[in-house]
Amino acid sequence: MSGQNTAKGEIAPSIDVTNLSYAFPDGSNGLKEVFLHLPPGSRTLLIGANGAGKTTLLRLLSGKRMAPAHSVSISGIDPFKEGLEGVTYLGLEWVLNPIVRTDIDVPTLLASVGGDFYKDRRDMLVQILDIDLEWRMHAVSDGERRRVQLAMGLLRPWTVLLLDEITVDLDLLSRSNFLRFLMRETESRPCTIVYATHILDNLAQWPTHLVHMSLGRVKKWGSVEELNVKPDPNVRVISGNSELGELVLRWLQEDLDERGPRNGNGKRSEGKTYENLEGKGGYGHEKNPSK
Ligand SMILES: Nc1ncnc2c1ncn2[C@@H]1O[C@H](COP(=O)(O)OP(=O)(O)OP(=O)(O)O)[C@@H](O)[C@H]1O
Repeated sequence: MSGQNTAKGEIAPSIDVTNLSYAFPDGSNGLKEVFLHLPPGSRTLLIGANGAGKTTLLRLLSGKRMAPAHSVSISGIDPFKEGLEGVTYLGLEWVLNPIVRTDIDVPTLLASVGGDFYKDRRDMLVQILDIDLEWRMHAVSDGERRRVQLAMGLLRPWTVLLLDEITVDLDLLSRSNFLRFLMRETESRPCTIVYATHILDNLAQWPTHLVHMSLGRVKKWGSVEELNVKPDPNVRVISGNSELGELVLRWLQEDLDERGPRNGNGKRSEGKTYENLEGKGGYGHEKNPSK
């Protein structure tokens, strides 16, 4: 993590989470007793099955949802109370912003987020993300649109980047270049990244830390060295995945085994079947339309 300190003596932010529990407004459990310490300059992958709580955690870290007092701190500051200047969260709402579907050109869009001020970063991002400055945004492909969005989102020199899987539309080479760019960022200036993803292509050497989430809890976390990302000799490798990929497959399988099927007789399934839901008035169709 060579970028954690710079010549100017600036230190990259650390991210600390202390006994964070969170319930959604409807009362359902979002997160339960989460503890984490992600050091300055780290690149963390958030790993977990659909619904594990990754987005919930990222939104709490970004200050978009209010965490209980003293449970989230970024370089000692509560992001919800003090609104950290350098925290960038790129997630679903950001992806769905309608402006990037209108008949507008790329230079205007980039200028609207500070492109004329950060000219060097703008030009670098245009080159790395292979953006054509003549594109008009109503007439580009999904992946091309996403590349422009990424350039917009990354343009200001953030110090904490929270990424909620937003690279699904990128082709393999664009994603690889993008990940390499993020790695260089943490190595060349003081910044810290947390990235929730299901896609592990090109990520084998990328993370410094892993966080394994399941059912709103953090099951394991630590540096890749501590977590010893090595093949398990008892597991027959059939996927052709990297060691990281194999570890994640094992984690997700363990989670599924512990949880049981959602609508079967597993511990957590709470007997959710079509018949039960129908009995609770969960479906609108008539039971016996002839009566
Ligand atoms: N606003 C909400 N109100 C109630 N429950 C919610 C709300 N948002 C999410 N949940 C539930 O919280 C759990 C965690 O959701 P979250 O979006 O954090 O998961 P995730 O790990 O990001 O999943 P994915 O990989 O599918 O993006 C899920 O079971 C989801 O149904």
